[in-house]
Parts: sequence; C-alpha cells; structure tokens
Amino acid sequence: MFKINSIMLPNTDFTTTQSYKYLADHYIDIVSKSLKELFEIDNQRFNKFSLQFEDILLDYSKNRIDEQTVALLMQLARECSLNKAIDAMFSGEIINVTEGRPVLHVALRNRSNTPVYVDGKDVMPDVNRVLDHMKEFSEAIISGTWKGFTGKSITDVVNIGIGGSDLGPVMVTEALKAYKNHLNMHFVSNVDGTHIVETLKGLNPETTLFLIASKTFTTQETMGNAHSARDWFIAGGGKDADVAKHFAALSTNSEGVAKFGIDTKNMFEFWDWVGGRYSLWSAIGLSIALSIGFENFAELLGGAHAMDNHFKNAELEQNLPVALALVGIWYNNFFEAETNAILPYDQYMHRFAAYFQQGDMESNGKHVDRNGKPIDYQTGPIIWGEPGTNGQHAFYQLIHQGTKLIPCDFIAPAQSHNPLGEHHNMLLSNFFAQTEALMNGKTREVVVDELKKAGKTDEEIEKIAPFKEFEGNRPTNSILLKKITPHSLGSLIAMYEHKIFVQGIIWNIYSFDQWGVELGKQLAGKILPELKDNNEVNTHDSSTNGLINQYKAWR
Ligand SMILES: O=P(O)(O)OC[C@H]1O[C@H](O)[C@H](O)[C@@H](O)[C@@H]1O
Repeated sequence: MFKINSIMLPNTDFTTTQSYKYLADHYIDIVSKSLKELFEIDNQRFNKFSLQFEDILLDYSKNRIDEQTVALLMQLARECSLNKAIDAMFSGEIINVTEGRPVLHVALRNRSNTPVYVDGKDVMPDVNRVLDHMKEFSEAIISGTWKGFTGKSITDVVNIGIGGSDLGPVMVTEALKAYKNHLNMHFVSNVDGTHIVETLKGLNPETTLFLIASKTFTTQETMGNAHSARDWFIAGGGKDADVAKHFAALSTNSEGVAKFGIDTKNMFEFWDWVGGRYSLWSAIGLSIALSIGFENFAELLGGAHAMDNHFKNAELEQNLPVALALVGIWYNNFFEAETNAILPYDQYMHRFAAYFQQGDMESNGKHVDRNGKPIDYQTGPIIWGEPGTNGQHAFYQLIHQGTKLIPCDFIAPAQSHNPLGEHHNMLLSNFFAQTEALMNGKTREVVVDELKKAGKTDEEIEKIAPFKEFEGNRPTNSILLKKITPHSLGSLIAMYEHKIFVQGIIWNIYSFDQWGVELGKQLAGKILPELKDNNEVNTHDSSTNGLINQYKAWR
C-alpha cells in the first residue's frame, strides 16, 4: 500500500534548486536572442547540439538554447538526482508508490536476460516463458496450422482493447506495415457499437481470431466489446466449446479470463509492474507479433533494449532521452509553452502522436508532487500532432504565425519503404524546409523585396506586408532515422518513454499512476443503471439531469 514515508525516489522541488534559479536568470538572456542570431554567433551548433544513437540522429540545435542552457539543464537533472532515479527504476524499486508497484517495462525487453528482481524473485524466466508462448502461438496462426472450428486457418485477427491495450498495438502495426504478413488486423476500442459492428461486417467467424486485450480484464468498454464479439461468434455457428479456438486473452487477471470463458491455455500473461501505457512490449503486443511475425516483434524489443542500455549507461550530456526531456522542461517551465507537437514525416507513423498522447499525458498530467502536495509549476504538456505534410496544410499556420509558442518534434526516416519517383525527396524537402522556416521566419525586408519584384506599388506593399511577415524563432527538434525498422522503432518509442520518465522525475511527480481516469469511470458506472428505464432523472445537477432526460425522450 501507499506509504507516504516510503518514497523510493528522490524528492526535490526543482524550483528550489540552484540550477533552477540560474536558469531563470539565464532565460532573460536567451529570450532576448533569436534562434537565427544564436546560429550566427556559433557556427558549431549542429555539432554541439546533436546526438546520434545507432541509426537515430537527434538534432536539437534549432532550440532556444546555448551551451550555458544545456549545462544548467544538466545541472538541474543532477540536482534532482536523475541518475539515482534511473537506477531505482531499472533495479525494480517500488517507484510507482501510489499503487505500490515497481515499473519494469524495461524487463519485458531485457534481451540480455540479466536478472531483474521483484520481491526477491527474478522475473526474467516468466517474461521469457510468455514470450515463448507468444512465439509458438503466433507461428501457429501465421503458418495456418492453427485451425478454427470448421478446420479453416485464421485470416483475420481482431484485437479488442482500449487505452494502452489498443494504442500501442495499433501504432506499431501501422508503423511497421511494411513488414506485414497475410493476416488482416483489426482493432476495436470504442464502446460505441459502431466500432465493432463495422469491424465485423464481412468477417467470417470460422476464420476470425479475437484477442481480448485488457490488463485488468474489467474495463467496461473492452468487456462490452468482448461479449458482443462472443455473441457474434456463437450466432455465426460457433459453439461454447469452440471459443478456445477463436479467443485468446492478454491480461494480468487470470480469474477474470477464466470467468469470461477463455481457456487459460490461451491466456498470455503479464504483471502489475507493467503500466498499461507501457504494455506494448508485453503480451499486449501479441497482435504485433501476429501482424509482423515473432522475429520482428523480438527485433522491436531489441531496439527498445538497446535504447534502455543507452539511457541507463550514457552520460547525461550524451543521453538522447535526457536531452529531449530537458529541452522540453526549458519550454514548459520557463517559456510557458503549453503544448508539444509530434510531427512524423512518415505515413506509416500516423498514430505515433496519438500513442504518445496517452504515454505522456496520462503519465505526467499530475497536479500534486511526490509528497501529495499541490504544486505551483507546470507539469506535463499537451501532446498532439499529425503526420507531415498533411499537418502543413491544416494547422501549421498557427505554428508559424500564431501567438502561441509550440515546440515541435519533426521525425523522418531517410529511407522510405516505398521509394516512388521523387516522393521521398519531396517529403523530406518539406521536413527540412519547415524546421528552417520556423527558425528563420521571413523579415519585413524580404517580404517587401519580393513584393517589389512582383511589381506591387508601395501602397499595396505597405498594406499587405505585415500579413506576409514571419517572426520565426520557433523551436524544433529534428529526429532523423535511417529507416523505420522494428529495431529502430523500438528504440524511438523507448526514447520517448524515457523522456517522459526524466520529466516526471524533475517535476517530482508520480508518472506511473493514472487516478485521474477513475472519476469519469465511476460516474459512468453510476449513471448506466439510470438509463435503463424511461423514468425522469433528478439526482444530478440541472445540466446533467436535463441532458439525460432529453436523451431518454429522443432515444
Ligand atoms: O488494459 P485495461 O486494464 O483494459 O486498461 C485500459 C486503459 O484503462 C484505463 O483507462 C487506464 O487509464 C489506461 O492506462 C489503460 O490503458
């Protein structure tokens, strides 16, 4: 249970550190300089402010930082005992204090198999046992040796899950579509009946496999969809005894799985030390293994493990997740930036920002510190984004000329899985041009000059020029990968996971619980029975009563 005195993590209010005070002064200096000037003053910025890990290059030079900023941010990390916190996570200490659990998604991808202890027991044999089960099962489904109730092989896989039991598998199977086999993958998350009804249209119960993915096996949406899937299967000719051939469960709750009627032989286990939003590396990744094959899933784990080793062992100054995290803190807590856009220039990566909306916002959207005290500084940013170049034609206007500072992460692979004429050069030319334009902007002089050349009169120029001017000075990180492969994607995801961890440590919050999700769930549970009949409801406030009663009148 949660014991406030048993804090296993450092417990420092970062706003009281020496480095924070220096940073506050230093901010006044930096804010007076434009990015363009910073590049003019120092032509070594790219060398100084870029890091490479395997085939991932992080260029963070187009940020409003100089060498002193970085030195002070590193000092901040040290004053907040970041290294100690990293060790605490990797060594299985109970760093998720409010739920009384260690945080060990890193053990799931610990390909070196060094022992990881929870309550004195090495968890690696269990991790490897489940991985072996996933390998055996996915190979049987992919090869077609696993037969459905009429003796046919599986053609379609439907993953039913929500939140961390959906977003990771969806994001990764999309990102690695180039590695896909013949199985058709489907994901049902929303409790809106439309989602499952539309998904099942055209599917054949004889050749469909359902994966019921839920850490707790109690989530209302998932259980609702799972029961409807079972009904559909039975209505389609399956018998209760056939369920075992068409339903598998990915969960920590074996009792719940058995109660649902899924053969526990088809249960892929994981453990409460895996957070839902960090669970794609666990049995929750079975849909990934089915979609791209177990070997590729293992490569994904290997890539994440390589990043884990880098995060654990590299000096803070050379550490990619640390650099990303500290630059984020600089904007969040000194520039008061509220959001962070993630912009992958890769169509396959179109769910990457959505994935890290949960990863980041559920982790660091917290308002009390590790002592349970309300905090008076900003914590987790709002994460959002869409793939480039689509975003350019939708919301980049605001990033370029709006009144808000939006630090952006641009992500792109150098090699496309679909080289097609000039397409990839066109895509990447936009990537490079956008970060350059956001930094340099366009001065009034340049605008006037262009308008003159276009033959405009002085009067016309005066009227239109202000609208065409770009202030610039908009910061970006550029993350260039050689290619999106299972290995490099694993590293990239792990890099962002550790970024979130570092920020949570500095903000002195607990990043691995999510109590904020509970209230809505509780209230929905209370309201559901009230919707069963048509009696007027008057137990809520006037707005909620009014809405419920109108719903009853119209349905
Ligand atoms: O996997 P489940 O137990 O069904 O949970 C699914 C989701 O439920 C909750 O809303 C949590 O906030 C998420 O972190 C979790 O991923």
